Amino acid sequence: MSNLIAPSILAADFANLQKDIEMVNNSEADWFHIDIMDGVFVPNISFGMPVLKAINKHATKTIDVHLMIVNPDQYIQTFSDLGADILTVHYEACTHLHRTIQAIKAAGMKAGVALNPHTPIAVLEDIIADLDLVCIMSVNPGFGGQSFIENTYKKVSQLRHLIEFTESSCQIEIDGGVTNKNANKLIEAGANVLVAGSYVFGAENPTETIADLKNIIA
Ligand SMILES: O=C(CO)[C@@H](O)[C@H](O)COP(=O)(O)O
Ligand SMILES: [Fe+2]
Repeated sequence: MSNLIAPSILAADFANLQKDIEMVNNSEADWFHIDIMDGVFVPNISFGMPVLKAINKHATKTIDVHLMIVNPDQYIQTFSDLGADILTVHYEACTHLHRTIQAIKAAGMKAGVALNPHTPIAVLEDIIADLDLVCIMSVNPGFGGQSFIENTYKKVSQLRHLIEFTESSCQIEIDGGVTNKNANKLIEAGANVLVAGSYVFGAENPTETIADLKNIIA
């Protein structure tokens, strides 16, 4: 499984979104990471369907949508229609997670589950075989630019063991506070997709920063 970088568009310049999308298109980045926040599941509102539609018009790489919303089931078909390739829902937001995962796949997308920092890996035991991706939150969801939570490394290796034990082909994504300081250690612990928002878009040269991260995780 190759190691991937997914720049988080939450940290892009929304007044120059097309420019930032083209930057990612022309960089060594692998995916677009799109954070959808509803102001209920998390204490912040990011953006919604019209913005995703606009992103999809220009993006030439995989669109990885991270839903931080309650009742995600009601929007599954809409996100598929808007061009999401991977749809990740929060474990903490889904009462019938197995049903939600099957619905995402039935709508033609890859299915992911995100875990808040306080949610143990063990809750995934009976769903891991159905998942294409697990997103381990390394910050509390809701905002970009927060500090990385060190306990994440332990969770990554626990998840890597669970995946090996169940012979699943699930990808492990890390989301929040990723920089050149923790990227290598995360890959060594067993992660293979790193989301990076403010570290990429806050850099003087985002294209070079993406290339550096790719180099570190190669
Ligand atoms: O889902 C989230 C935050 O809730 C993330 O995807 C952030 O957008 C990552 O931003 P940085 O921590 O890399 O600035
Ligand atoms: Fe995210």
